[in-house]
Amino acid sequence: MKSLKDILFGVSLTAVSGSTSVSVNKICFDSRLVGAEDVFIAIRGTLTDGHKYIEKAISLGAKAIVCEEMPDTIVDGITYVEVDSGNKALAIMASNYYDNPSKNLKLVGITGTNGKTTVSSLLYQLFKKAGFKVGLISTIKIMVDDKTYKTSHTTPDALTINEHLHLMNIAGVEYCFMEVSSHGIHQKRTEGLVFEGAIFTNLTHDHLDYHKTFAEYRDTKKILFDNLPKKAFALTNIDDKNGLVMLQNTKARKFTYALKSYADYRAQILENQFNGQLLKIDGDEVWSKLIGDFNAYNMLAIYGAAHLLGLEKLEILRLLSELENVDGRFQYFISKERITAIVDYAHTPDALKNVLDTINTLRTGNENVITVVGCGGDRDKSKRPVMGHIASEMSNTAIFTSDNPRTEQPEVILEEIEAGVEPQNVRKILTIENREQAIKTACQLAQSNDIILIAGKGHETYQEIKGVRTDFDDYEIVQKILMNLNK
Ligand SMILES: CC(=O)N[C@H]1[C@@H](OP(=O)(O)OP(=O)(O)OC[C@H]2O[C@@H](n3ccc(=O)[nH]c3=O)[C@H](O)[C@@H]2O)O[C@H](CO)[C@@H](O)[C@@H]1O[C@H](C)C(=O)N[C@@H](C)C(=O)N[C@H](CCC(=O)O)C(=O)O
Ligand SMILES: Nc1ncnc2c1ncn2[C@@H]1O[C@H](COP(=O)(O)OP(=O)(O)OP(=O)(O)O)[C@@H](O)[C@H]1O
Repeated sequence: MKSLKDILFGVSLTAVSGSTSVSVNKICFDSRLVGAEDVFIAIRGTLTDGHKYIEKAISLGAKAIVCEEMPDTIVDGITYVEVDSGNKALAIMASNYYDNPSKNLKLVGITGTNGKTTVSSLLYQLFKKAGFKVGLISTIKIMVDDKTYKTSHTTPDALTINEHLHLMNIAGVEYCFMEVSSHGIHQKRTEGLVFEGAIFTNLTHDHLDYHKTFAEYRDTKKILFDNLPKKAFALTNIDDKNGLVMLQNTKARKFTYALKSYADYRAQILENQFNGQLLKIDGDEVWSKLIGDFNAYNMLAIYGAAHLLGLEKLEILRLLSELENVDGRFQYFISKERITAIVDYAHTPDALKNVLDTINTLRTGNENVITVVGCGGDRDKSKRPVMGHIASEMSNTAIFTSDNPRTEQPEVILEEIEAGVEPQNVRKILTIENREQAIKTACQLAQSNDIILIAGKGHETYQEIKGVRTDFDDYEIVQKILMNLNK
């Protein structure tokens, strides 16, 4: 049990009814999970309003309620606390409840449209290899040093974040690398966390269903930098036109990285091959197993961050060359017929273009590129025709298929993707709704030396259709089909 007064420390209260000098069991923001003596926080969400469930929470045993508006009926013996923002209160209370765990380790936030998982996962790998106890909060998984936890978000809710940071404290973790999504910032999931540094990778088209305008999306990302403390570092990619915008109002120490512009950390790509690339970072050559210009940026961000966190430059370079690719990011398989299948999580126009650019620069002859791609349902619709355009323009054949249609009609999503195809590319496209069938067709069409790109789902091991998730793993499926192919 914890004192409600202590948990509320730092939360700005606009009204109180009842006593805050009570003890509560745990914090809950979903009435369905409330237990005896909990404090329930009512959050105004995108689908419903937590204020509707206050009575339900009390009937299940809640002893205290935190809300943005006092309910009409006040129940005797229950403490009600009114706050400006339920989301902000949740984050500060979660941090207090777990004894402010972000203060006991070095927390680095990574934000940007693409590259968050790659940069955070590789920083985790690098610091592990350097001998530290490390934590990771990413789209793929949460790691408390060597222990893996499942996750359903890029940036989880504030309770989940602080609970895992607390576990990291117990395990003696010194550094934690955490993806910070724009949804996470907007919903204040990271409010109250003490960051040692923040990294900005890039900003392109995504999530315009949620943020409405690109400026709003950019300004949301910028909040991570605006809120950094003075002693923290802010490291941004200034080849991206928003790299300097992120630094505009921060109090933190400012650092930049770039391949093209003048910056604190600079790199050059000397050689690019299928199995790796040779980079020159700060004057020294280093071999990276991860290929493509975008990974040169990722390696440079990792180099800069590791240096700012105190590692020696030469040690960082040695460790960079040992880093392994992240699951579902340019993960490839070469069949006995020498057909190459690449599974990549590219699910934004920019990421798709980058991966196809990389594949095209690696082509040595007249091998064909066959792209299998779709777009998720219930998410930013405006990127669908753009991705249709890129896939059909940059591949010899583009097969449009389902990604995770979620609750949308798959055929409607496919029509929206097709709408971006220019008349001269129409003959290059096929539409096959069933993803396994689409992958199979790509394998049947491919000849020796051809390259198949399966984009959009990367590491995911399920497909969500009409709200139901079934097992589905792009890499496993393409590998099986190619191994059983009789050409
Ligand atoms: C749009 C969005 O981000 N929604 C998130 C939000 O839920 P919401 O606002 O829809 O909540 P709601 O369903 O309206 O409910 C409002 C409140 O009432 C409560 N409630 C509801 C029903 C009930 O019976 N009782 C009850 O108390 C809910 O627990 C909630 O506190 O808050 C929830 C709790 O933190 C999140 O799980 C949920 O993420 C949904 C599932 C989601 O899909 N989010 C995605 C878009 C997301 O966050 N993605 C980003 C970025 C990924 C990327 O970069 O690609 C991420 O960080 O993962
Ligand atoms: N620095 C980068 N710039 C542009 N594209 C990148 C970069 N790094 C990775 N990508 C591409 O974007 C895809 C997604 O990469 P990654 O998972 O690291 O991004 P993310 O920001 O974590 O995305 P999400 O938040 O949706 O999980 C990769 O599979 C690759 O195609």
